Amino acid sequence: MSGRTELIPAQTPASGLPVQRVNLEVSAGPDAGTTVSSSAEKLTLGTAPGNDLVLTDTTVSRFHAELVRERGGYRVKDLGSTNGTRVDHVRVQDAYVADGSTLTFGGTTVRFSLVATRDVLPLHPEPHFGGLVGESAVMRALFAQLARLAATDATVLVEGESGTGKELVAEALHQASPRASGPFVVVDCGSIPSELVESELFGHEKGAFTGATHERRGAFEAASGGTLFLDELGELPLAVQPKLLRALERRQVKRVGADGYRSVDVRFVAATHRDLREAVNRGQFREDLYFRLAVGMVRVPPLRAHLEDLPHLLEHLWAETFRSLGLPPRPFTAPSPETLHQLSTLPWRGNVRELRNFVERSVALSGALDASFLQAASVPAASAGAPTVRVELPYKEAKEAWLAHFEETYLRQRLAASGGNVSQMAREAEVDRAHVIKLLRKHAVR
Ligand SMILES: Nc1ncnc2c1ncn2[C@@H]1O[C@H](COP(=O)(O)OP(=O)(O)OP(=O)(O)O)[C@@H](O)[C@H]1O
Repeated sequence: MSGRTELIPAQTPASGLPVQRVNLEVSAGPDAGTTVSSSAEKLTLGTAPGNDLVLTDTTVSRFHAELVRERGGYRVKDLGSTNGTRVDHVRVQDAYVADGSTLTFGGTTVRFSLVATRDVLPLHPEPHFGGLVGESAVMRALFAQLARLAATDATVLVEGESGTGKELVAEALHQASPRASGPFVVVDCGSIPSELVESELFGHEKGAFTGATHERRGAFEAASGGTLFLDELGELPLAVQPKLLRALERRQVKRVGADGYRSVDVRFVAATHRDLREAVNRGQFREDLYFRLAVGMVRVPPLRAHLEDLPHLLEHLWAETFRSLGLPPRPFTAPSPETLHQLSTLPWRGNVRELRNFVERSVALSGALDASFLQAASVPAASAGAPTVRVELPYKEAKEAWLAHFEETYLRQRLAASGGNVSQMAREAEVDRAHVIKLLRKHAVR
Protein backbone atom coordinates (compact mmCIF):
# COMPACT_ATOMS: atom_id res chain seq x y z
CA MET A 1 0.00 0.00 0.00
CA SER A 2 1.48 3.32 -1.03
CA GLY A 3 -1.08 5.27 1.02
CA ARG A 4 -1.63 7.52 -1.95
CA THR A 5 -4.96 8.62 -3.29
CA GLU A 6 -5.35 7.29 -6.81
CA LEU A 7 -6.60 9.51 -9.62
CA ILE A 8 -9.98 8.17 -10.72
CA PRO A 9 -9.98 7.47 -14.46
CA ALA A 10 -12.70 9.20 -16.46
CA GLN A 11 -15.75 6.97 -16.30
CA THR A 12 -18.59 8.46 -18.16
CA PRO A 13 -21.99 6.92 -17.63
CA ALA A 14 -23.25 6.18 -21.13
CA SER A 15 -26.74 7.52 -20.51
CA GLY A 16 -26.21 10.68 -18.50
CA LEU A 17 -24.91 12.41 -15.42
CA PRO A 18 -26.96 11.59 -12.31
CA VAL A 19 -27.50 14.73 -10.26
CA GLN A 20 -28.93 15.22 -6.82
CA ARG A 21 -32.25 17.01 -6.37
CA VAL A 22 -32.83 19.13 -3.26
CA ASN A 23 -35.83 20.64 -1.52
CA LEU A 24 -35.93 24.04 0.12
CA GLU A 25 -38.95 24.50 2.36
CA VAL A 26 -39.62 27.78 4.10
CA SER A 27 -40.49 26.77 7.67
CA ALA A 28 -40.70 30.21 9.34
CA GLY A 29 -41.13 33.76 8.12
CA PRO A 30 -43.64 35.56 5.87
CA ASP A 31 -43.29 32.91 3.14
CA ALA A 32 -43.73 29.87 5.41
CA GLY A 33 -44.99 26.91 3.41
CA THR A 34 -43.27 27.88 0.13
CA THR A 35 -41.24 24.99 -1.31
CA VAL A 36 -38.76 24.82 -4.16
CA SER A 37 -37.33 21.62 -5.56
CA SER A 38 -34.41 21.69 -7.99
CA SER A 39 -31.46 19.72 -9.34
CA ALA A 40 -29.66 22.85 -10.62
CA GLU A 41 -25.98 23.15 -9.79
CA LYS A 42 -26.56 26.55 -8.24
CA LEU A 43 -29.70 27.86 -6.55
CA THR A 44 -30.13 31.44 -5.41
CA LEU A 45 -32.56 32.91 -2.98
CA GLY A 46 -33.54 36.45 -2.13
CA THR A 47 -36.27 39.01 -2.70
CA ALA A 48 -35.41 39.80 -6.35
CA PRO A 49 -37.70 38.12 -8.85
CA GLY A 50 -35.65 35.60 -10.80
CA ASN A 51 -34.12 33.94 -7.74
CA ASP A 52 -34.92 30.23 -7.55
CA LEU A 53 -36.52 30.81 -4.17
CA VAL A 54 -38.15 34.24 -4.10
CA LEU A 55 -38.85 35.53 -0.59
CA THR A 56 -40.94 38.54 0.42
CA ASP A 57 -39.31 38.99 3.84
CA THR A 58 -37.96 42.57 4.04
CA THR A 59 -35.03 41.41 6.19
CA VAL A 60 -33.82 39.31 3.24
CA SER A 61 -31.52 40.92 0.59
CA ARG A 62 -32.20 41.04 -3.18
CA PHE A 63 -29.72 38.21 -3.82
CA HIS A 64 -29.22 36.93 -0.31
CA ALA A 65 -27.40 33.62 -0.69
CA GLU A 66 -26.74 30.74 -3.04
CA LEU A 67 -26.56 26.99 -2.68
CA VAL A 68 -23.97 25.28 -4.82
CA ARG A 69 -23.66 21.59 -5.55
CA GLU A 70 -20.06 20.40 -5.38
CA ARG A 71 -18.37 17.03 -5.26
CA GLY A 72 -18.16 17.16 -1.49
CA GLY A 73 -21.86 18.06 -1.07
CA TYR A 74 -23.84 21.29 -0.97
CA ARG A 75 -22.46 24.61 0.15
CA VAL A 76 -24.33 27.72 1.13
CA LYS A 77 -22.65 31.04 0.40
CA ASP A 78 -23.83 34.40 1.65
CA LEU A 79 -23.84 36.96 -1.17
CA GLY A 80 -22.96 39.94 0.99
CA SER A 81 -26.47 40.13 2.49
CA THR A 82 -27.44 42.75 5.04
CA ASN A 83 -28.69 40.41 7.76
CA GLY A 84 -26.50 37.38 7.16
CA THR A 85 -26.92 33.63 6.68
CA ARG A 86 -26.98 30.97 9.38
CA VAL A 87 -26.62 27.19 9.22
CA ASP A 88 -28.13 25.46 12.23
CA HIS A 89 -28.05 28.84 14.03
CA VAL A 90 -24.35 29.52 13.39
CA ARG A 91 -23.63 32.59 11.25
CA VAL A 92 -21.60 31.60 8.18
CA GLN A 93 -20.11 33.15 5.09
CA ASP A 94 -19.57 29.93 3.20
CA ALA A 95 -20.30 26.50 4.69
CA TYR A 96 -21.32 22.95 3.82
CA VAL A 97 -24.91 22.02 4.58
CA ALA A 98 -26.23 18.57 5.44
CA ASP A 99 -29.52 16.84 4.73
CA GLY A 100 -32.01 18.31 7.21
CA SER A 101 -29.97 21.47 7.96
CA THR A 102 -31.87 24.55 9.08
CA LEU A 103 -30.83 27.63 7.11
CA THR A 104 -31.70 31.12 8.26
CA PHE A 105 -31.68 34.12 5.93
CA GLY A 106 -32.47 37.34 7.76
CA GLY A 107 -35.77 36.52 9.51
CA THR A 108 -36.68 33.56 7.29
CA THR A 109 -35.94 29.93 8.12
CA VAL A 110 -35.60 27.30 5.40
CA ARG A 111 -35.24 23.54 5.77
CA PHE A 112 -32.75 21.97 3.36
CA SER A 113 -33.24 18.34 2.39
CA LEU A 114 -32.00 15.87 -0.21
CA VAL A 115 -34.55 14.13 -2.43
CA ALA A 116 -34.07 10.36 -2.75
CA THR A 117 -34.46 10.12 -6.55
CA ARG A 118 -31.79 11.54 -8.84
CA ASP A 119 -32.25 13.50 -12.04
CA VAL A 120 -30.15 12.58 -15.06
CA LEU A 121 -28.49 15.24 -17.24
CA PRO A 122 -27.88 14.36 -20.89
CA LEU A 123 -24.26 14.04 -22.00
CA HIS A 124 -22.68 15.17 -25.25
CA PRO A 125 -21.66 12.12 -27.31
CA GLU A 126 -18.14 13.49 -28.01
CA PRO A 127 -15.35 14.34 -25.52
CA HIS A 128 -14.94 17.77 -27.12
CA PHE A 129 -17.01 20.73 -28.20
CA GLY A 130 -15.44 23.45 -30.34
CA GLY A 131 -12.01 24.07 -28.84
CA LEU A 132 -12.98 22.60 -25.47
CA VAL A 133 -11.93 19.12 -24.50
CA GLY A 134 -13.11 16.93 -21.61
CA GLU A 135 -14.11 13.31 -21.16
CA SER A 136 -15.56 13.72 -17.68
CA ALA A 137 -19.30 13.60 -17.16
CA VAL A 138 -19.38 17.21 -15.87
CA MET A 139 -17.69 18.51 -19.02
CA ARG A 140 -19.81 16.40 -21.33
CA ALA A 141 -22.96 17.61 -19.56
CA LEU A 142 -21.66 21.15 -20.17
CA PHE A 143 -21.05 20.36 -23.87
CA ALA A 144 -24.62 19.01 -24.18
CA GLN A 145 -25.95 22.24 -22.66
CA LEU A 146 -23.79 24.30 -25.05
CA ALA A 147 -25.01 22.32 -28.06
CA ARG A 148 -28.62 23.07 -27.05
CA LEU A 149 -27.91 26.78 -26.51
CA ALA A 150 -25.91 27.12 -29.74
CA ALA A 151 -28.98 26.28 -31.78
CA THR A 152 -30.86 29.26 -30.28
CA ASP A 153 -30.15 32.99 -30.46
CA ALA A 154 -30.49 33.37 -26.68
CA THR A 155 -28.22 35.72 -24.76
CA VAL A 156 -25.86 33.66 -22.62
CA LEU A 157 -24.01 34.53 -19.42
CA VAL A 158 -20.97 32.34 -18.82
CA GLU A 159 -19.78 32.11 -15.22
CA GLY A 160 -16.62 30.49 -14.00
CA GLU A 161 -13.30 31.08 -12.32
CA SER A 162 -10.47 32.60 -14.30
CA GLY A 163 -8.82 30.24 -16.76
CA THR A 164 -11.68 27.71 -16.85
CA GLY A 165 -12.28 28.25 -20.57
CA LYS A 166 -15.09 30.85 -20.66
CA GLU A 167 -13.80 32.47 -23.82
CA LEU A 168 -13.55 29.05 -25.46
CA VAL A 169 -17.16 28.43 -24.42
CA ALA A 170 -18.26 31.64 -26.12
CA GLU A 171 -16.30 30.79 -29.25
CA ALA A 172 -17.69 27.25 -29.31
CA LEU A 173 -21.25 28.60 -28.98
CA HIS A 174 -20.60 30.83 -31.96
CA GLN A 175 -19.01 28.10 -34.07
CA ALA A 176 -21.88 25.69 -33.46
CA SER A 177 -24.56 28.33 -34.12
CA PRO A 178 -26.28 29.32 -37.36
CA ARG A 179 -24.15 32.51 -37.15
CA ALA A 180 -20.87 30.59 -37.51
CA SER A 181 -20.05 32.19 -40.87
CA GLY A 182 -20.45 35.67 -39.32
CA PRO A 183 -17.84 37.48 -37.19
CA PHE A 184 -16.94 36.56 -33.59
CA VAL A 185 -15.98 39.80 -31.86
CA VAL A 186 -14.41 39.87 -28.39
CA VAL A 187 -14.40 42.90 -26.08
CA ASP A 188 -12.56 42.60 -22.79
CA CYS A 189 -14.22 45.11 -20.46
CA GLY A 190 -11.42 44.63 -17.95
CA SER A 191 -8.66 45.93 -20.16
CA ILE A 192 -10.31 49.02 -21.68
CA PRO A 193 -10.00 52.34 -19.82
CA SER A 194 -13.50 53.04 -18.46
CA GLU A 195 -13.87 56.30 -20.41
CA LEU A 196 -13.40 54.41 -23.70
CA VAL A 197 -15.78 51.49 -23.07
CA GLU A 198 -18.82 53.20 -24.57
CA SER A 199 -17.03 54.10 -27.79
CA GLU A 200 -15.50 50.60 -28.00
CA LEU A 201 -18.95 49.00 -27.76
CA PHE A 202 -21.09 51.43 -29.72
CA GLY A 203 -18.58 53.40 -31.85
CA HIS A 204 -18.21 57.16 -32.17
CA GLU A 205 -18.64 59.97 -34.66
CA LYS A 206 -15.76 62.12 -35.80
CA GLY A 207 -15.10 64.87 -33.25
CA ALA A 208 -17.23 63.18 -30.53
CA PHE A 209 -14.38 63.66 -28.04
CA THR A 210 -10.75 64.76 -28.00
CA GLY A 211 -8.83 62.25 -30.07
CA ALA A 212 -11.84 61.11 -32.11
CA THR A 213 -10.30 62.20 -35.40
CA HIS A 214 -12.26 59.66 -37.47
CA GLU A 215 -15.65 58.07 -37.15
CA ARG A 216 -15.40 54.51 -35.86
CA ARG A 217 -17.89 51.69 -35.66
CA GLY A 218 -18.13 49.88 -32.36
CA ALA A 219 -18.07 46.18 -31.47
CA PHE A 220 -21.85 45.81 -31.85
CA GLU A 221 -21.70 46.96 -35.46
CA ALA A 222 -18.53 44.95 -36.13
CA ALA A 223 -20.25 41.79 -34.87
CA SER A 224 -23.29 42.25 -37.08
CA GLY A 225 -24.48 38.89 -38.41
CA GLY A 226 -22.29 37.11 -35.85
CA THR A 227 -21.64 36.94 -32.10
CA LEU A 228 -20.43 39.63 -29.71
CA PHE A 229 -18.58 38.31 -26.67
CA LEU A 230 -18.11 40.64 -23.71
CA ASP A 231 -15.46 39.28 -21.35
CA GLU A 232 -15.09 40.45 -17.74
CA LEU A 233 -18.58 41.91 -17.79
CA GLY A 234 -18.38 42.62 -14.04
CA GLU A 235 -15.91 45.40 -14.90
CA LEU A 236 -18.42 47.25 -17.11
CA PRO A 237 -18.75 50.81 -15.74
CA LEU A 238 -22.17 51.54 -14.19
CA ALA A 239 -22.66 54.53 -16.53
CA VAL A 240 -22.52 52.29 -19.61
CA GLN A 241 -24.84 49.60 -18.24
CA PRO A 242 -28.18 51.27 -19.21
CA LYS A 243 -26.85 51.70 -22.76
CA LEU A 244 -25.94 48.04 -22.96
CA LEU A 245 -29.37 47.09 -21.62
CA ARG A 246 -31.03 49.17 -24.31
CA ALA A 247 -28.82 47.66 -27.00
CA LEU A 248 -29.78 44.15 -25.87
CA GLU A 249 -33.48 44.88 -25.56
CA ARG A 250 -33.98 46.84 -28.75
CA ARG A 251 -31.02 45.66 -30.80
CA GLN A 252 -30.17 49.30 -31.46
CA VAL A 253 -27.01 51.23 -30.68
CA LYS A 254 -26.07 54.89 -30.74
CA ARG A 255 -22.49 55.89 -31.54
CA VAL A 256 -20.94 58.40 -29.12
CA GLY A 257 -21.69 61.86 -30.54
CA ALA A 258 -24.44 60.59 -32.89
CA ASP A 259 -28.08 61.70 -32.85
CA GLY A 260 -29.82 58.55 -34.00
CA TYR A 261 -29.79 54.82 -33.33
CA ARG A 262 -28.64 52.10 -35.73
CA SER A 263 -30.05 48.60 -35.81
CA VAL A 264 -27.70 45.72 -35.11
CA ASP A 265 -28.10 41.98 -35.52
CA VAL A 266 -25.89 40.23 -32.98
CA ARG A 267 -25.99 37.25 -30.70
CA PHE A 268 -24.71 38.33 -27.32
CA VAL A 269 -22.56 36.25 -24.97
CA ALA A 270 -20.96 37.64 -21.80
CA ALA A 271 -18.60 36.14 -19.24
CA THR A 272 -17.67 36.94 -15.69
CA HIS A 273 -15.47 35.42 -13.05
CA ARG A 274 -17.11 37.69 -10.45
CA ASP A 275 -20.42 36.92 -8.85
CA LEU A 276 -22.69 39.48 -10.48
CA ARG A 277 -25.40 38.88 -7.88
CA GLU A 278 -23.01 40.09 -5.20
CA ALA A 279 -22.21 43.08 -7.43
CA VAL A 280 -25.97 43.77 -7.71
CA ASN A 281 -26.27 43.71 -3.90
CA ARG A 282 -23.40 46.20 -3.65
CA GLY A 283 -24.98 48.51 -6.23
CA GLN A 284 -22.13 47.93 -8.72
CA PHE A 285 -24.21 46.08 -11.29
CA ARG A 286 -27.75 46.79 -12.47
CA GLU A 287 -30.27 44.15 -11.57
CA ASP A 288 -32.31 44.63 -14.78
CA LEU A 289 -29.18 44.10 -16.88
CA TYR A 290 -28.29 41.00 -14.89
CA PHE A 291 -31.69 39.44 -15.60
CA ARG A 292 -31.55 40.43 -19.26
CA LEU A 293 -28.22 38.61 -19.57
CA ALA A 294 -28.97 35.56 -17.51
CA VAL A 295 -31.40 34.12 -20.07
CA GLY A 296 -29.02 31.25 -20.70
CA MET A 297 -26.73 30.55 -17.75
CA VAL A 298 -23.64 28.45 -18.28
CA ARG A 299 -21.32 27.53 -15.42
CA VAL A 300 -17.88 26.31 -16.38
CA PRO A 301 -16.50 24.08 -13.64
CA PRO A 302 -13.10 24.74 -12.07
CA LEU A 303 -10.37 22.26 -13.02
CA ARG A 304 -10.42 20.76 -9.51
CA ALA A 305 -13.99 19.57 -10.25
CA HIS A 306 -12.92 17.48 -13.26
CA LEU A 307 -9.40 16.29 -12.44
CA GLU A 308 -10.13 13.04 -14.26
CA ASP A 309 -9.70 15.12 -17.45
CA LEU A 310 -6.04 15.81 -16.62
CA PRO A 311 -4.53 13.15 -18.93
CA HIS A 312 -6.75 14.18 -21.83
CA LEU A 313 -6.15 17.89 -21.26
CA LEU A 314 -2.38 17.42 -20.99
CA GLU A 315 -2.29 15.62 -24.32
CA HIS A 316 -4.45 18.31 -25.94
CA LEU A 317 -2.42 21.20 -24.49
CA TRP A 318 0.83 19.49 -25.51
CA ALA A 319 -0.25 19.50 -29.18
CA GLU A 320 -1.62 23.05 -28.79
CA THR A 321 1.70 24.31 -27.44
CA PHE A 322 3.65 23.11 -30.47
CA ARG A 323 0.97 24.49 -32.77
CA SER A 324 0.97 27.92 -31.12
CA LEU A 325 4.78 28.10 -31.12
CA GLY A 326 4.83 27.13 -34.81
CA LEU A 327 7.06 24.15 -33.97
CA PRO A 328 6.82 20.72 -35.61
CA PRO A 329 4.70 18.54 -33.31
CA ARG A 330 6.45 16.07 -31.04
CA PRO A 331 4.73 12.84 -29.97
CA PHE A 332 3.09 13.09 -26.58
CA THR A 333 4.52 10.96 -23.81
CA ALA A 334 2.02 10.45 -21.04
CA PRO A 335 3.29 11.69 -17.66
CA SER A 336 4.50 9.12 -15.17
CA PRO A 337 1.95 7.96 -12.56
CA GLU A 338 3.96 9.93 -9.95
CA THR A 339 3.74 13.14 -11.97
CA LEU A 340 0.04 12.61 -12.64
CA HIS A 341 -0.52 11.96 -8.97
CA GLN A 342 1.34 15.12 -8.02
CA LEU A 343 -0.64 17.16 -10.57
CA SER A 344 -3.91 15.79 -9.25
CA THR A 345 -3.17 16.98 -5.71
CA LEU A 346 -2.62 20.64 -6.63
CA PRO A 347 -5.29 23.30 -6.11
CA TRP A 348 -5.13 24.62 -9.72
CA ARG A 349 -6.41 28.04 -8.73
CA GLY A 350 -5.58 29.25 -12.26
CA ASN A 351 -7.49 26.30 -13.76
CA VAL A 352 -6.75 25.11 -17.32
CA ARG A 353 -4.73 28.27 -18.05
CA GLU A 354 -2.35 27.32 -15.24
CA LEU A 355 -2.17 23.77 -16.63
CA ARG A 356 -1.35 25.21 -20.05
CA ASN A 357 1.42 27.34 -18.51
CA PHE A 358 2.85 24.19 -16.94
CA VAL A 359 2.79 22.35 -20.28
CA GLU A 360 4.42 25.32 -22.05
CA ARG A 361 7.16 25.52 -19.43
CA SER A 362 7.78 21.79 -19.68
CA VAL A 363 8.06 22.00 -23.47
CA ALA A 364 10.36 25.02 -23.31
CA LEU A 365 12.64 23.75 -20.56
CA SER A 366 12.92 20.02 -21.16
CA GLY A 367 10.50 18.64 -23.70
CA ALA A 368 8.83 16.33 -21.17
CA LEU A 369 6.06 16.81 -18.62
CA ASP A 370 7.77 17.07 -15.29
CA ALA A 371 6.22 18.29 -12.05
CA SER A 372 9.40 20.23 -11.22
CA PHE A 373 8.32 22.75 -13.86
CA LEU A 374 5.26 23.75 -11.92
CA GLN A 375 5.48 27.40 -11.05
CA ALA A 376 6.15 28.07 -7.39
CA ALA A 377 2.63 29.45 -7.07
CA SER A 378 1.00 26.13 -8.05
CA VAL A 379 2.57 24.26 -5.20
CA PRO A 380 0.81 24.99 -1.92
CA ALA A 381 3.89 24.65 0.29
CA ALA A 382 5.84 27.14 -1.77
CA SER A 383 3.10 29.72 -1.95
CA ALA A 384 2.32 29.57 1.74
CA GLY A 385 5.70 30.46 3.15
CA ALA A 386 8.60 32.74 2.36
CA PRO A 387 9.99 32.40 -1.18
CA THR A 388 12.84 29.99 -1.51
CA VAL A 389 15.76 30.92 -3.71
CA ARG A 390 16.00 27.96 -6.09
CA VAL A 391 19.75 27.61 -6.33
CA GLU A 392 19.41 24.43 -8.42
CA LEU A 393 18.20 26.62 -11.34
CA PRO A 394 20.39 28.81 -13.59
CA TYR A 395 20.67 32.38 -12.23
CA LYS A 396 18.18 33.92 -14.69
CA GLU A 397 15.50 31.31 -14.06
CA ALA A 398 16.01 31.35 -10.29
CA LYS A 399 15.59 35.12 -10.34
CA GLU A 400 12.45 34.84 -12.47
CA ALA A 401 10.95 32.22 -10.15
CA TRP A 402 11.66 34.45 -7.13
CA LEU A 403 10.20 37.50 -8.86
CA ALA A 404 7.15 35.50 -9.93
CA HIS A 405 6.59 34.56 -6.30
CA PHE A 406 6.84 38.21 -5.25
CA GLU A 407 4.43 39.35 -7.98
CA GLU A 408 1.85 36.71 -7.19
CA THR A 409 1.98 37.20 -3.43
CA TYR A 410 1.71 40.97 -3.85
CA LEU A 411 -1.21 40.71 -6.28
CA ARG A 412 -3.19 38.18 -4.25
CA GLN A 413 -2.88 40.11 -1.01
CA ARG A 414 -3.54 43.51 -2.58
CA LEU A 415 -6.56 42.19 -4.47
CA ALA A 416 -7.99 40.60 -1.33
CA ALA A 417 -7.44 43.89 0.55
CA SER A 418 -9.46 45.78 -2.06
CA GLY A 419 -12.31 43.26 -1.93
CA GLY A 420 -11.51 41.89 -5.41
CA ASN A 421 -11.96 45.29 -7.05
CA VAL A 422 -9.24 45.56 -9.70
CA SER A 423 -9.67 49.28 -10.40
CA GLN A 424 -9.37 50.12 -6.71
CA MET A 425 -6.39 47.81 -6.35
CA ALA A 426 -4.61 49.42 -9.33
CA ARG A 427 -5.18 52.88 -7.85
CA GLU A 428 -3.89 51.86 -4.43
CA ALA A 429 -0.87 50.06 -5.86
CA GLU A 430 -0.21 53.01 -8.18
CA VAL A 431 0.01 50.68 -11.17
CA ASP A 432 -1.83 51.11 -14.47
CA ARG A 433 -5.07 49.05 -14.43
CA ALA A 434 -4.40 47.35 -17.77
CA HIS A 435 -0.96 46.27 -16.48
CA VAL A 436 -2.51 44.92 -13.29
CA ILE A 437 -4.94 42.85 -15.36
CA LYS A 438 -2.07 41.49 -17.45
CA LEU A 439 -0.19 40.50 -14.29
CA LEU A 440 -3.27 38.93 -12.72
CA ARG A 441 -3.69 36.78 -15.81
CA LYS A 442 -0.01 35.91 -15.98
CA HIS A 443 -0.18 34.57 -12.44
CA ALA A 444 -3.64 33.10 -12.89
CA VAL A 445 -4.79 35.05 -9.84
CA ARG A 446 -8.25 35.54 -11.37
N1 LIG B 1 -11.76 22.49 -21.54
C1 LIG B 1 -10.71 23.03 -22.17
N2 LIG B 1 -10.15 22.39 -23.20
C2 LIG B 1 -9.07 22.91 -23.83
N3 LIG B 1 -8.47 24.05 -23.51
C3 LIG B 1 -8.97 24.74 -22.50
C4 LIG B 1 -10.13 24.27 -21.78
N4 LIG B 1 -10.42 25.17 -20.84
C5 LIG B 1 -9.52 26.16 -20.96
N5 LIG B 1 -8.64 25.91 -21.94
C6 LIG B 1 -7.47 26.75 -22.32
O1 LIG B 1 -7.10 27.45 -21.14
C7 LIG B 1 -6.77 28.79 -21.43
C8 LIG B 1 -7.70 29.74 -20.71
O2 LIG B 1 -8.98 29.67 -21.29
P1 LIG B 1 -9.93 30.95 -21.46
O3 LIG B 1 -9.13 32.15 -21.84
O4 LIG B 1 -11.07 30.56 -22.33
O5 LIG B 1 -10.39 31.09 -19.94
P2 LIG B 1 -11.31 32.20 -19.28
O6 LIG B 1 -12.20 31.47 -18.32
O7 LIG B 1 -11.97 33.01 -20.37
O8 LIG B 1 -10.27 33.08 -18.48
P3 LIG B 1 -10.44 34.61 -17.93
O9 LIG B 1 -11.52 34.60 -16.89
O10 LIG B 1 -9.11 34.91 -17.34
O11 LIG B 1 -10.77 35.47 -19.12
C9 LIG B 1 -6.84 28.93 -22.95
O12 LIG B 1 -5.59 28.70 -23.48
C10 LIG B 1 -7.80 27.84 -23.34
O13 LIG B 1 -7.54 27.42 -24.64
